[in-house]
This record gives sequence, structure tokens and C-alpha cells, in this order.
Amino acid sequence: MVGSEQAGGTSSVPSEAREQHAQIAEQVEEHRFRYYVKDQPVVSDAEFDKLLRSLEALENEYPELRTPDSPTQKVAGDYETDFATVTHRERMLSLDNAFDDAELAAWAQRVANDVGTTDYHFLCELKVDGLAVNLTYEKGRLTRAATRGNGREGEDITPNVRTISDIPDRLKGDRVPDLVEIRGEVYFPMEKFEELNARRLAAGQEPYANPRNSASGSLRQKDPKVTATLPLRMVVHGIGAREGLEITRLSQAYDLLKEWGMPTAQHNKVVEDLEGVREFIAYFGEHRHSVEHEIDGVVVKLDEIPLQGRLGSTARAPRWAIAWKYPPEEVNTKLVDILVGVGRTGRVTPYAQVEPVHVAGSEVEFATLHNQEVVKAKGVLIGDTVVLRKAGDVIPEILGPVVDLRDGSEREFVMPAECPECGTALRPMKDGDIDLRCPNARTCPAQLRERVTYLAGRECLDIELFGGVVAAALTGPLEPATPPLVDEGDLFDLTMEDLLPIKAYVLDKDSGLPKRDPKTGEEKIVTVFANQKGEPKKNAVALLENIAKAKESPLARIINGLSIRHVGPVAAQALAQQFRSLERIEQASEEELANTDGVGPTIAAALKEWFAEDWHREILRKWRAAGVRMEEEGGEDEGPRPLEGLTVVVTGTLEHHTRDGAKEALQTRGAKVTGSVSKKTSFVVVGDNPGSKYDKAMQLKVPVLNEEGFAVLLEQGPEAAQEVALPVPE
Ligand SMILES: NC(=O)c1ccc[n+]([C@@H]2O[C@H](COP(=O)([O-])OP(=O)(O)OC[C@H]3O[C@@H](n4cnc5c(N)ncnc54)[C@H](O)[C@@H]3O)[C@@H](O)[C@H]2O)c1
Ligand SMILES: [Zn+2]
Repeated sequence: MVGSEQAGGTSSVPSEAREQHAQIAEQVEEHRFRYYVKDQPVVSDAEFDKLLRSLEALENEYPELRTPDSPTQKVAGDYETDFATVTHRERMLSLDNAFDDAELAAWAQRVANDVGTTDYHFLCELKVDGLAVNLTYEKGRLTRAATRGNGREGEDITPNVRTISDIPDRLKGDRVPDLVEIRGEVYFPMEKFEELNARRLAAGQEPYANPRNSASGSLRQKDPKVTATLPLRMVVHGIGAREGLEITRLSQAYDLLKEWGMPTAQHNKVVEDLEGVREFIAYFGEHRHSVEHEIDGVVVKLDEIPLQGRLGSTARAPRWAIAWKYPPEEVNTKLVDILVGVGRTGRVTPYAQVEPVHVAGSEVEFATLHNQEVVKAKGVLIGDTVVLRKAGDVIPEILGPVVDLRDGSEREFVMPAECPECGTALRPMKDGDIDLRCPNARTCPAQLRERVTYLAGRECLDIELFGGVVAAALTGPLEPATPPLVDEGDLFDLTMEDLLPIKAYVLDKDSGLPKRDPKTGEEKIVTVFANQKGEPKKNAVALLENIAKAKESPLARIINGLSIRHVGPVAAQALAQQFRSLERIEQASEEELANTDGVGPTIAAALKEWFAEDWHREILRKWRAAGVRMEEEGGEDEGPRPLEGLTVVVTGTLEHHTRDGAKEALQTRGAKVTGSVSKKTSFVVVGDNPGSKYDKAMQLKVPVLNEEGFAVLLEQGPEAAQEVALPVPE
């Protein structure tokens, strides 16, 4: 043993472990300071949690390191700030975390062991991602508001809290106690976040990295007048010291608080057992984004207040509660570059290339930035560390920069003046448009490639094997010099002779960028449709067959595939239904078009403009010559429309139909398909995981059809479908 490091000299902790512990503890403290006081953390919550966990792991191995002043043993927030210090009447604690089911079950087991009865309930709450406040009401009046601080003492933010409209100055009703501390979370609404950063930048202030930091920063303003201008909200999640108030269940306390006018949570649920807790966790794991505020987990509490007392608390957290953490949706990464892409209608959009990171179940390398104004509003610079968010199925986005990590090498993004693919000068379509466009619709390689990809895609001709990579090979190959497709016109005239000589870069499916040989760094090139002997690959043969099949596509899909501005699947369907042939659409007057249900003047003008271009009409001429059916079956006289006059909503996942397929089946039979349920809705068709539209239908007593009922509607009509509608619960 080397010397005596501690009184007694019996320390069994190796000095490396001791050093490591000290080092991590210091880092944790530093991060906490940045997070709680400066509102400018430099690492993501997940990274921070990992660091704290590694400290805990060390302490598990060497319990001697777990001294009372270790960061694992304290409520974080013991810092001097500009605010006066106030003492909470009852301590405000942190929460222990469960990151997996085993940890949750272990907690439930400890509760079962220690609570001394089998008669108890779990109260499940959402874990709001904001900052904790303690509100003291005396004789029903708000007398003090404070941050959590170190749990015993917090910052006095009374004037700031008074500006939050969710928080009443006076409790309503005549049953208010002499004294009560009400705890809750103040948060900043995600949808207002970008606006806030834009405002701060305009005022020469630094942008916030994410809404959580902006909630804390907004509330802890030295000047409460500033706080008053910010859209802060609050949700109640606890109760502290009280006088003249007898309560036995926390859930009942919330009911009282609600009566008094406090903003209580809308999604709390009392459950019987751990199974119920698991269901709650699973449900909100799925519906995380249908909640009014950001959540980062679920807090499970023992509902019986006397039993909470029996279990007690550690210095840091109550034993009667646990926080389940969902996988993080925010990570920090480096903004490598901001590139611009050109869409099928020529719209030029900047997007972010970031250092690849794993978030919400996938690897992310690109994030949308919408337009140059958005880049400015977010305040991000190329080279910044940024907070990247991927929420559910939504495309990843960049929230904001981590300003404290800047080293001066970052540079501002400049929107290019010319199209990155064809060099044409970019301009707005009309005065006042934010979006810039490449006006070279016909020969801009990007626009052609994107149009062809869309035309072949799922919503249009649905040509199997024909994706972005094939579209790129056909419109912009390395060889031959003249591509087989100079516009969409020759699509149906493609032959194997056209395909065989095509050489192209191997493109990455996700990024669309050429793949490189890992050794030489050179871009990989392939003969796309021919094998080594120069014979057609199997896929090439199939591709031509699939293209031929697409000549029979329904008219609406063909119209949609023309990439006419403002004409999407819905307008295309309306046009097909009304005019039943492309020729008649071309011949229709602008007025006739504008008067068509679901079309209107903007689309009518766009149609006229489109048909005025020679090369557009040439596309149609070539397609007609190639035998593409550009009429609806039945010609002049409309086919049978048994569902005429019905309005139908489709929601959830159907087994035998895609969402578009179901829509199409309804529309070709004359039904109108809409997105929201109202009293005028005739039927709501529900698949798996239907969500709120189903609830709405039940509420309004609109007949609901499952997939079998849907088949009945299509085959036998509305009366038969009424018979098989799902029962409405009373
Ligand atoms: N990125 C960083 O540098 C950094 C630094 C420090 C802390 N953090 C993050 O802060 C969090 C840790 O902070 P913590 O100690 O406040 O603990 P915590 O957030 O894990 O849990 C305690 C807090 O949860 C809040 N809460 C939200 N909903 C609640 C509900 N329904 N019931 C009860 N409480 C509810 C309360 O404010 C309470 O104080 C972690 O998410 C951590 O990653 C990040
Ligand atoms: Zn261009």
C-alpha cells in the first residue's frame, strides 16, 4: 500500500480510480453550471447522463468515493447567481432514473418490499422537459416563486413567474389552504423556438441551442419585462409544504389544484401495478409527439401520500418515485457544411450535412434547413457544434448552435446566386417569395432527375425498380454523351439499346452522392444495365417491362406525374374525375378549370401555363404515340359512382391497402376523401393505431369501419356498410 491517502490509511481505492473520479466529478460540475446557470450546455443530455452514470459505476466499485459532496449525491444547482436566494419550506428533489425495464422493475420491487402494504397505486405522469419551479401560495395568493437550486435554496424569480399567464396570482375557490407550495415545470413551446432565436439574433444576442435552455434562460431574465414577452407555459407536477390541507392521494391533490385554477397535467393516469405502468410508458413512447409539450420520459410515483412518507428520500431523490427516460431525440454533432439541393419544380433548398450521428434509431447525416431565411433564423454557422433533433418519423432538423464551443473558425452560409447543377441564375418565382428557384425547368439536370424520379415513384406511375438511382442514370449518365432521357417525353420509348451503354456513378441511396472506393478515394463507376459480357442484367429487362405496364396507369396518376406547379395527387384526382382525359383538360378554358371542385384559380392558371410550353405538349404527344392511356375508362359517360356524395376519412394502417390506394378506391367510386373528422363525415375507416381521429369519430358518433367494413363499403355501398360499422361505446 502506498502511503496513507486518508485518515486511517486503509483506503483500498487505487489512485487512478480516485483521479478518474475527481476528473469526471469536475466535468459533471462544469456541465451542470453551464446547464443550470448559463443555459448553454455544451453536451447533449444523453452524453451528460452517461458521464454521471460512469461516476456512479466508479462509486459502485469503490463505495468510499461516494462521499456526500459527490455530484451523484446532490441535487444539482448550488451556484451563486444574480438572483436573491430563498429557502424552500420543503426540499425540492431530483429523481432517480430508469433507463430500461430491469431498472424500473427493480424500483417497483424495492417499493413492494419497503412499503409495508399491498394496497397502493402508481401515478404515471409525463416528464416535462423544462425547469422546475416552486410556487408558494399563502392564503391563496402567490407570494413567492423560486427555482429548484440545490434543493434547499433556490433563486427568487417571483417577478418573472408572475408574467406567466398559466400561473394564477390567486387560487380560485373557497377551499384554499393557508399555505401551500406548488411545484411544476416551466417549458418553452417547441413551435415558438425558432421565432425566439430569430428575435435574439436580431437583437444581437446569442441563440439558444434548444427549447429547454430557452425556458430556463427566458425565466431567469434579470428584467421580468423581458420574461413577460416570452410564451412560457407551465405544468404542475407536485406539492410541497402545506398548512390547512389534508390530502391522502397525490392524484386527488391534482384535482384540487385544478379547481384552484392551476395548470395541471392532462395525461396523468393512476394504475394498479407495474403492468399498468409499462402500458403507460409504451403508449406515450408511441404518442410522444401528440402531447402539447416536449417530454423526455415518464415519472412514476406512489400515489398514496402517507406511503410516500414511509419510503422517504435520499439526499438527492425520493424513493417513492422514478423517472423513466425515453431514448433521446436530441444529439450534438458538427455542422460540416450547408449544401443546396434543387427540387423537381426548381425550388432550391439548403440542407445541413452533419458528422454522422445515431439518433432515434437511425444514422443521420443530413438535416433539412428549408430555406436561407431559416438558416439565418436558427443562427447556425458552418463548423458549429449543433443540436440535431429527430422526432419520430419526422425528417431530422437542426435546432440551434452550441455557441460556447465556437473557436472563430466557423463561417456564415451564403446562398448561392446560381443553380449548383446548371449554373442558371436563381430567382424568386414572384416578388416577395422567400424561396429561390432555378428557372431552367427543361434542361436543369437536377430538376429533370427529380421530376423523372417523382414520375416513376409511388404516387404516380409506381414503376418498380425505377428509383432515384435509375433516374439519375437515365438523365445524366457519364456515358453516353447524350442521355437517353433529355426530358420525360422518351420514357416509354426507351429500348434495351438505350440502356446497355449507360455508365454512371454508384450513388448512395440516402445522400444521393457518389460512393467512393475506400482505398483510392475515387468515385465508383458502373455499367448500370449490362453485365460484364455486355448482356442485359435481369433488372434491366424487368425495368422495361415495368415501364410498359405503366402505360395503363390511371389518368390521375399521370397528371400528378407531370410536376405541374400546385397540382398534387388531390388536384390530379379532381381533374381526372371531372375531365376524364388529358386532351379535354388541355382544351378546357381557364374558367372551366377554375370552377372544378378541388381545383380553383391558382391551379387553373398553373395548368394553362404548363400547356402553353411547346416542350410540355411534346411530352404528351410522344406518350400518346407510345400508347400511354391518357383517359379514364368509360370515356365521356361517367362510370358508376356508387359512393357519390359521401365524405370519408381514412386513418391508421390498413393491411390490404396503402393510404393512397384506399383513397383512390374511394375517389374512383365518387366519394370525397378528407383529412379531418367532422359531423359531416359519412364514415371513418380505421386501421391499426388509428390515433385521435378514431376518438373524434366515436365522440361525434360517426360510423367507423374496420378494414372488413371498408371492403363492404367499396363492394356493396353505404347502406351495407352502415350495418357493419363498429359499435359506438355509450
Ligand atoms: N447537457 C448538460 O450539460 C446537462 C447538465 C446537467 C443536467 N442535464 C440534464 O438535466 C437532467 C437532470 O436534471 P435533474 O437533476 O433536474 O433531474 P431529472 O430531470 O432527471 O429529474 C428531476 C426533475 O424532473 C422534472 N420533472 C418533469 N416532469 C416531472 C413530473 N411529472 N414529476 C416530477 N418531476 C418532473 C422536475 O423538474 C425535477 O426536478 C437530465 O436530463 C440531464 O441530462 C444536462
Ligand atoms: Zn438548375
